[in-house]
Amino acid sequence: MATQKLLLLPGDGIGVEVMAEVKRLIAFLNKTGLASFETEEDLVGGAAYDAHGKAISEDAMKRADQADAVMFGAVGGPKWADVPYEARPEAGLLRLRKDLGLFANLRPAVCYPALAEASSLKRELVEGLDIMIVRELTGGVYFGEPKEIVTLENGEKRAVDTQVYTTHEIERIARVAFDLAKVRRGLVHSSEKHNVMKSGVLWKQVVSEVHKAEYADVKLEHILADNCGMQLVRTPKQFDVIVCDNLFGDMLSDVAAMLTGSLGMLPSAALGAEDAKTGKRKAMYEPVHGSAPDIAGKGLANPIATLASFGMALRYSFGLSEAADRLDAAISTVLSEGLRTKDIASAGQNAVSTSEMGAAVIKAMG
Ligand SMILES: NC(=O)C1=CN([C@@H]2O[C@H](COP(=O)(O)OP(=O)(O)OC[C@H]3O[C@@H](n4cnc5c(N)ncnc54)[C@H](O)[C@@H]3O)[C@@H](O)[C@H]2O)C=CC1
Ligand SMILES: CC(C)CC(=O)C(=O)O
Ligand SMILES: [Mg+2]
Repeated sequence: MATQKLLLLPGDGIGVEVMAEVKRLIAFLNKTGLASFETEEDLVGGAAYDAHGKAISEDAMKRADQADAVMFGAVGGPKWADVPYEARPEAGLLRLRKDLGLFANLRPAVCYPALAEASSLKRELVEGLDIMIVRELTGGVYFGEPKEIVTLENGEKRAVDTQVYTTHEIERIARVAFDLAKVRRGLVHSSEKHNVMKSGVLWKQVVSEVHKAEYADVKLEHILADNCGMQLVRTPKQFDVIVCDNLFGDMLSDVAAMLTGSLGMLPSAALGAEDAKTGKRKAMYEPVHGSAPDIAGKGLANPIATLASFGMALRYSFGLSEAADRLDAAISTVLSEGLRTKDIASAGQNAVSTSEMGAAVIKAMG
């Protein structure tokens, strides 16, 4: 089995705690021969700022570029509230996404049968839920220029963020969504706000054109993003694939997380374009959640989002579907057996720690 190079970037807060469980999983996979990983580790976010004065070092960027895949934990926290904007922890994550060209963010929201009670919605609304949010990840308002705060002549301040999308950026993310729908239930909801945003007008038009020209076998629905948020908590099972811009995807995926029981359950894959010569694509895998300063350092974090993100790496970057299936089954098993971290425990139910959950998942892999 060829050895694969994996860069681990735990980051800050619970990022470090959940990544510790991925490290244990990697050790298990290497030991049992299910995989052969060579790992490197580096700093990102506040940890990198403390060490280097920037949210990611050039050396770490180079390692990320050279790795077969990157596993990312989470960044940020109140400790870095006053660092310069360009050096804030989140800038390290945005740079990784942008410089590695990771334009397609796949955020699956799946409700495990055992967790239907943990959702904030009624069991019948979420049982069997399986939604794929496809978020555009390298464009839109998080990256558009100008992005500034200027002082006006009257002394007042004016803040500007700019939402920019080109035809090419919309076309390629639309194709990712349609391709996924083809092997799922054949339905794409494209979510934007064409009623108030020019970028929404272009988004709707381009997605429609790609659909008409290339994907007549997939059903396309357009939905305004505010309504999409409402429909997600009204009748979530109406959705199969949702494709949207960077900002709406960020928000809608946090909403979708609660349908599955907790933000601590939602994994993601950030993928680049396929290299025409090698067929490979750059990729970074990360939980949808952040560094959760409110629970960091207490062993309370749910590691499943990060373990499942690693599962996506096994599938998408390494073609190790047997190991990925075993991991998915192990997560399902421990949840069916009633194991719960605090975020998914019901009132009065005993909760296990981050490392107890990680150990149980690995044990269930046999
Ligand atoms: N990918 C990343 O690195 C992200 C970083 N952030 C950063 O993280 C920091 C905190 O942001 P928040 O708005 O609090 O969002 P957050 O996602 O860190 O936490 C939101 C809520 O969900 C809970 N939560 C999150 N992950 C959990 C897990 N695995 N297990 C149990 N509970 C979990 C937290 O305790 C908190 O109550 C900020 O600095 C923010 O910029 C936020 C989102 C993503
Ligand atoms: C730095 C933020 C854009 C991270 C975030 O909230 C996310 O990607 O979900
Ligand atoms: Mg987010």
